[in-house]
Amino acid sequence: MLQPLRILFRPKWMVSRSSASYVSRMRHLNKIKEEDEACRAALQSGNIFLYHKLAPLLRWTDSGIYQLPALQTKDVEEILEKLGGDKEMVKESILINCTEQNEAQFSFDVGAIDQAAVEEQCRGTFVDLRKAFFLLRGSEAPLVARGQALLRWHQTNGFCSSTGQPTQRNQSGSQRVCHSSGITYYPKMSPVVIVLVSDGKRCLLGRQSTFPRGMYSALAGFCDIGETMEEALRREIAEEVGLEVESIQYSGSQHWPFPQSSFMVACHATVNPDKTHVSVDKEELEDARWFSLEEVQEALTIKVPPRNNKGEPTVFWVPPSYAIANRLIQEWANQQHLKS
Ligand SMILES: NC(=O)c1ccc[n+]([C@@H]2O[C@H](COP(=O)([O-])OP(=O)(O)OC[C@H]3O[C@@H](n4cnc5c(N)ncnc54)[C@H](O)[C@@H]3O)[C@@H](O)[C@H]2O)c1
Ligand SMILES: [Mg+2]
Repeated sequence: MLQPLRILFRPKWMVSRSSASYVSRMRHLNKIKEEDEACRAALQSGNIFLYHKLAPLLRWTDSGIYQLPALQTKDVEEILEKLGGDKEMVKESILINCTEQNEAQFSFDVGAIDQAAVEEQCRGTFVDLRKAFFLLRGSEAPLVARGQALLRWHQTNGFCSSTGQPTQRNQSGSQRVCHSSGITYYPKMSPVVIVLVSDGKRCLLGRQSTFPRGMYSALAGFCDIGETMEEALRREIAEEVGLEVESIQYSGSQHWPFPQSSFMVACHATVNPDKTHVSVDKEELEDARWFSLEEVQEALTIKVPPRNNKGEPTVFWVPPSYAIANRLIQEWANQQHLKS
């Protein structure tokens, strides 16, 4: 019998902020998302994160870490004019979020403007998002991913799929409308389940042939239309490794920008310890196997895997801490410790 969902942890945001300030912030954010005039006003005093061909601008700081520089709107206008662009382009910025001080945060892609010239003006570097995820700390990584996901969605949804006519965005960028058909389009994420299967003593990890060498992760799969998350999870595990899941526990979720926006729902699951034979679907996975607590602990300590002279990792390692797979593996290892 599948167990009902159970929240295993209380995220910080559930406990650390006073509800009044959180409520007023969310209402403010909703207003600027929905009302064009309010959004234009918020842009005047807001923060802008720059991208070039969807690569975010990062800045190396005196304290020895990379940061996501937040530019003021007037600074971006000045840079655009200086580099031969039109300062009105800044109005194409997309609303991402707002700070605890209620300052709106936007993402803006500099498009055809010379990359090196913008980097020089901003004292920063445009970095591929996968690398930026590694370099940024705390809440900056999900923020930069969200900004990129929204920019990408606008860049690829310029036309109505029903009429072929151009779609028009609202000021915040929370939607696009085809005025010919009346259809409103909203940014999309594909739901994905990611699951760490355990037989009580070991956990099951798999790898696709496209993963970097030696890296194994929790198993994942896209939900089919009409499926519940539990159904998708049971189906994916049956399809990919031929096992039947007995219980499921919800752990957390994450927006995952690669290669397109997915909404990752992360769970722990168990199988009957007498029914652990793995039969890998080789179309989906290169390998999947059971790992002991000792092997997993060792892998969790590896931040950057050692590499051979071809630059390939030489050991078993797991996804980095920004991936929710890492959190599932860490949680499993902690639970095994508590049991022993
Ligand atoms: N954040 C993490 O920790 C983490 C870890 C592992 C995987 N992931 C992500 O999970 C996602 C799904 O994992 P998977 O590749 O094993 O899925 P999967 O097992 O469902 O296999 C992928 C295949 O599903 C099909 N598919 C069905 N719906 C799709 C859709 N909406 N978009 C793309 N393909 C679709 C395609 O044929 C594709 O080749 C991947 O995007 C991967 O990047 C994230
Ligand atoms: Mg899969």
